[in-house]
Amino acid sequence: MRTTSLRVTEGLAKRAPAHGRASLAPGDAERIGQIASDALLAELETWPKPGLVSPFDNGSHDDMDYGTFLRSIDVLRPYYAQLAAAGGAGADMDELRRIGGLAEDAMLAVTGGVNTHRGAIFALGLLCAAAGVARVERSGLSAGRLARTVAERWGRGIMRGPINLTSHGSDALRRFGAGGARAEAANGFPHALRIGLPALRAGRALTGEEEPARVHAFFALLAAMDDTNLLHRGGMEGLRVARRAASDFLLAGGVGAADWLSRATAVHRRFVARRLSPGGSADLLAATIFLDRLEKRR
Ligand SMILES: CC(C)(COP(=O)(O)OP(=O)(O)OC[C@H]1O[C@@H](n2cnc3c(N)ncnc32)[C@H](O)[C@@H]1O)[C@@H](O)C(=O)NCCC(=O)NCCS
Ligand SMILES: Nc1ncnc2c1ncn2[C@@H]1O[C@H](COP(=O)(O)OP(=O)(O)OP(=O)(O)O)[C@@H](O)[C@H]1O
Repeated sequence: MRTTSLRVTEGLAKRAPAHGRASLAPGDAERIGQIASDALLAELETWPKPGLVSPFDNGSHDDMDYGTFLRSIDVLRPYYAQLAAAGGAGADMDELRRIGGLAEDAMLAVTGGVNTHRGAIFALGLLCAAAGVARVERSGLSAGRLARTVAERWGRGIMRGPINLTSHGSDALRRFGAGGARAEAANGFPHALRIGLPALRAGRALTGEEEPARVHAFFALLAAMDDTNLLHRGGMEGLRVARRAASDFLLAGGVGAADWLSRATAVHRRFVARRLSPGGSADLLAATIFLDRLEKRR
């Protein structure tokens, strides 16, 4: 793993001057990459997240487990750093897509071809690139600014494509009109900003603890999003059932209720019984955690 990290970072150092612009201070890109992969780890370890993989079980998945996700997180760290450096060097969407593609190849190589983090490479990768821009411009690392940077700099490039016409996401767009990961990023991550972050902070205020706060944020995102993974596995009915279960959990007080853990675990079992898996909500939980942690470092 260490060899891979070094190789990718060396590539980064060689490529940065090609953009002909000021670059990040030494270590900045690596720090941003570390925060991104830590956010993925925090998402993975959060329990319960209905239908998803965690240290306790594989949720609704039989082709991946906790170990598969750990390997994927480890291999992605230097690519996130590379995306931060590219953002700081003024990269356009084509360049970010190129690095994102290499990250996907590296993920597939360590997972035996299983898609663990495709959406997370995209969402967190763009936010890392925006953090790179913010460091070079010394404009601060507020969540709102980073999300706006993604929309303003790369929003058009994201929507213009190229688009994989055979992906589950494009199938969800054709069948249900759901914009999925692309629309969320191009619009400046409205769910992470307006739902995930406030819910994370509300969960903290309710419990004084980090893991329940992340569970609270996860359920809030699940209740509000059109998660194309849910649409793919369960159609419109699957999405409706999942969102309803999440809003019922929140209406009962979320993690502020004394029995929150058994309620959330019961929702997890119901999702597993129906093979539902809200992977998009997991990605936006990771994006929320990343934005929250970066903002604290301002
Ligand atoms: C845009 C991406 C996510 C592909 O999207 P598409 O919808 O076609 O594919 P797919 O069905 O695999 O969905 C991708 C993932 O998005 C996540 N997701 C689902 N719904 C949502 C949502 N509402 N909001 C955010 N993320 C979501 C899920 O994790 C899902 O697995 C991306 O993988 C891509 O285009 N990659 C190419 C490389 C690239 O552009 N990288 C960007 C540089 S960082
Ligand atoms: N902790 C997690 N557990 C499970 N999935 C997660 C987790 N975190 C993120 N995800 C996301 O969920 C997606 C995987 O879901 P899924 O297996 O439904 O997708 P798929 O492989 O494209 O389709 P399928 O397996 O239904 O044919 C990944 O893209 C990943 O981004």
